[in-house]
Amino acid sequence: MGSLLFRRRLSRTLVPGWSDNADFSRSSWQLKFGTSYGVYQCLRKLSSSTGAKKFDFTDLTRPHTWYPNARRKRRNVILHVGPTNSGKTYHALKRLESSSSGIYCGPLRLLAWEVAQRLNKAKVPCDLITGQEREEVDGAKHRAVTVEMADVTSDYNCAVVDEIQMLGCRTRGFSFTRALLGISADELHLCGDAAAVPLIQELLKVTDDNVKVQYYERLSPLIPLKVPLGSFSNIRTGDCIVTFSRYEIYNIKKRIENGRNHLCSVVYGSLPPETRTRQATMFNDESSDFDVLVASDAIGMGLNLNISRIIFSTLRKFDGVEMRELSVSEIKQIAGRAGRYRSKFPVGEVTCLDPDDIPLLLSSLSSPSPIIEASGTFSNFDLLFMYSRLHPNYGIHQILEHFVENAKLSEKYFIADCEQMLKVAAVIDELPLSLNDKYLFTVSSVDMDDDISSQGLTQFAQSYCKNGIVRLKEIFTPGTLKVPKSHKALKELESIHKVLDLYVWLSFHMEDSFPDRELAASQKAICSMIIEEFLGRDGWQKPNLRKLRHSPLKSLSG
Ligand SMILES: Nc1ncnc2c1ncn2[C@@H]1O[C@H](COP(=O)(O)OP(=O)(O)OP(=O)(O)O)[C@@H](O)[C@H]1O
Repeated sequence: MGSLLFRRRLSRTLVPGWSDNADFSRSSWQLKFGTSYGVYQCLRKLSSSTGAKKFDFTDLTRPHTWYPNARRKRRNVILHVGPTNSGKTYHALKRLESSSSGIYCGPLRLLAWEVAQRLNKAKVPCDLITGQEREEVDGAKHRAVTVEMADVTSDYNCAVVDEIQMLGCRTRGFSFTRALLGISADELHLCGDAAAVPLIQELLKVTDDNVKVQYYERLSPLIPLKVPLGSFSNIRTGDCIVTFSRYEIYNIKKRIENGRNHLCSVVYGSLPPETRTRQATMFNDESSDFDVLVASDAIGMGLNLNISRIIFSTLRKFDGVEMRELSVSEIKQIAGRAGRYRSKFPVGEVTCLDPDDIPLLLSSLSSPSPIIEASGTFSNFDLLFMYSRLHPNYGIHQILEHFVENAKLSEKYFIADCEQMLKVAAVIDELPLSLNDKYLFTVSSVDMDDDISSQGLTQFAQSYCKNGIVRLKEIFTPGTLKVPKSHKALKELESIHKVLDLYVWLSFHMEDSFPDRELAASQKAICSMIIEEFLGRDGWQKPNLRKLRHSPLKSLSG
């Protein structure tokens, strides 16, 4: 019973942006909408008067005031800044480990897993909480979470926010800002790039915290090479080739493996996280035949890799909007993965495939990262809900759109890019759902640019609307899943994994309506297993189809 209650509490308080200052004991009305006491009082006054029209719910100029718990403390904020591989996180985690209670917030599930594992191994019980996992450990006073799950309602002795420079990220920056302003901790350790220091100092001027900056130097050398790789025949053990399209990753893997001297592990964003870790482990393992890595910028964070040399196959990437050159910080972050301190290759090297790219590589590595000018922000559910009361005929798409257009911000903030949310909202608005249900679907982990994922979300929402309960098996109709035979089919399997991941996410936030979490989790594991089956063999294009045809995953497709 205790753990059930705990889970229920997590479900509400940890929905990103949901009732950051909520006190759920006040009334059933609040429980329903998850709105804070102050906001509730305010709304009561406004609902009976003409005051609503005067109150500007789009005023986001004072986001630090949204977190009364954190504002009750004078926090000691320590900024650990420096290049990659300089021991910033190491020192912050040492403090976390020795604290009486604490929270680690990282940008990736892989990082949260790693920290939870590390603390538990050091006999510091630590829960793991991400959008898709809740692993509660008896007696834990520590938590390792993904930054979107940062808890701003509890008090901690120590908190760590990793990769804090991501507060400038146009899509996820607002979650880092929320952690920065909202976590109530005596000590708040922020690890990241020095480019974020002036902005953080500026943002924290109004919070009355003590801010200290600790600078770090790289622990092992990184040597930029003036000579390009030239040809794939010059590849050697420990090399990592970086490219930015999935197609190119497999193309390069094939070209290297055709030379018959090396086998390649691969790492890219749409691979399931556990597959990424296993590919990395295989590459790191000296006894494995997979001695070369072909990867996207997904290696930039979260994986411990024994890389000797980084080779950029290109310095341009498509960022979802346009084809552009990599930024100085992106080049430094990726290049910095070579030569990890105390690893098999303590001295790192970096070069390019194309001689024309060498000047940009060298100049980027010797430049400081440009200063980050502004931090992301976004409305929480409370404000959106009240805004919706002023516009009762609006769907969530219109509310979000109007909100973003009309939001008032102070100079050091920008409003988050909510393009993905708007895409979900456009689909969800077709259905007769309450605003809070719509909000949940809208902030879910779906990738709307992936056809299968967006189709999955639509089916989940339709089924929820019709039956109030979503059974996993009813969603996967025959033909949704096919035995992978090609590059395209492998991609489809990755998308199916994303849909299952979405189901698990929804099951944590709308527990009673998504009861098949365990089934979804086990199907996810099978999906990754089949993907690894492809990647683990010599020549990914020739899978052992006989073995795959008997995969239990077929049961999903009816
Ligand atoms: N004092 C130390 N003693 C032992 N190992 C250390 C020490 N400092 C750092 N390391 C190890 O060196 C590696 C790099 O450290 P860490 O991850 O803290 O660097 P970072 O600056 O946070 O890098 P990044 O920005 O790339 O995440 C890690 O494997 C870490 O465990």
